[in-house]
Amino acid sequence: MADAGPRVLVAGASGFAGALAARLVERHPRFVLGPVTSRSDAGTSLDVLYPHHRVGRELEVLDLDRHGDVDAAIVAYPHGASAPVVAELLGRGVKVVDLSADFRLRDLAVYEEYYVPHPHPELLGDAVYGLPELYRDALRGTSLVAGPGCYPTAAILTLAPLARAGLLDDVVIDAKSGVSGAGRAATAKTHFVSVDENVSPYGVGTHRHAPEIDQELGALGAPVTVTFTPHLVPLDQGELVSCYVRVAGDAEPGDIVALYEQAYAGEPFVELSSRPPGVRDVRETNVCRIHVTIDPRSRKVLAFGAIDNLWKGTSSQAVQSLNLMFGFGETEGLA
Ligand SMILES: NC(=O)C1=CN([C@@H]2O[C@H](COP(=O)(O)OP(=O)(O)OC[C@H]3O[C@@H](n4cnc5c(N)ncnc54)[C@H](OP(=O)(O)O)[C@@H]3O)[C@@H](O)[C@H]2O)C=CC1
Ligand SMILES: CC(=O)N[C@@H](CCC(=O)OP(=O)(O)O)C(=O)O
Repeated sequence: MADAGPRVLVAGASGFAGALAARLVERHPRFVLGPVTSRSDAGTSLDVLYPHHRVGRELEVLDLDRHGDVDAAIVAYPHGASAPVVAELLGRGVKVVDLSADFRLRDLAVYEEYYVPHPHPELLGDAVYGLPELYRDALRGTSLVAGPGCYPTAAILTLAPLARAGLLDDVVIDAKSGVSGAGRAATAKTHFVSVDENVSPYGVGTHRHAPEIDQELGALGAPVTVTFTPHLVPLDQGELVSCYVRVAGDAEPGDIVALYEQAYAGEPFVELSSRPPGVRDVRETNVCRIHVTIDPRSRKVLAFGAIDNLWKGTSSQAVQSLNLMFGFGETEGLA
């Protein structure tokens, strides 16, 4: 916990992602937690909403004339609601990490096909995709970070070495997420009775994370169109992607493992595992744990990646980006 240092506003701190971001900033050795905001829970302490985070700070309604005098902001609003406040913060010289999808897709037409009319398309070109393992240098110099989606974080890290080597031919991503990925408000699909003792696919053929994954894997190598099917599983936190990839040529398991070892050597938050990971292996960490092998029968590459959707999938990854934006050690506050 720092006494002096860049002050960080957390907007949308009553939500799952914003509350965790507030906790991570509050415990950070360099940043100072600034205002934490919410509309419906204003006047309530974060400690009441999320006792396990142990952040005794009262939520306030965002008023940039009172709260805008900060060095940075993490904006944890839903897509569409985020862009206007991000634009205003940038105009005041505040560095922003936006957790929504508003600045992730570089192609406006793709954003508007999957989301809503974009409130600030002129800012799309300014944003850096907040996956430090791919964009470390660009993150150091930017004022606007687009926090990746949780499924894209896991899928892109799990497939990036193959994409960069030009090996992706046909890609199937079977993904599973805990329910916190859907945010704090329960719906008919996410309340206990629907989720408990159940596993169900959703967004089949239509999920908005598919074009985000295509965009980032395509930027590393040849254009790709992945088949992506998420499933909701009865967990609170945790996400696993199981990827089945037909690769060009005839690779051996040792070659593929060597490719991953080379790609992720020295990465503080990517662990390669000799066994398939489970979500508990990475619970409440900023780590993506990956296992890769070749199916001896089909000759497909099988690659598995596990993250905690609220941590590496959102809030701790946002702090990793903030560290880079301010020139701090990338692992500070996250070890
Ligand atoms: N949960 C996850 O695993 C991940 C989430 N994200 C993204 O992070 C963002 C936050 O997600 P999450 O915390 O799960 O969502 P929640 O629904 O839990 O929280 C949303 C927050 O935004 C506020 N909010 C809601 N609507 C508006 C609005 N129209 N204008 C301003 N504030 C609003 C809410 O408080 P109030 O309504 O009281 O103001 C609340 O603080 C989203 O964009 C989400 O897509 C990204 C990756 C993973
Ligand atoms: C379990 C669940 O519902 N997960 C969310 C993804 C969470 C995430 O990364 O959301 P954004 O792209 O909206 O930021 C979903 O599938 O819509």
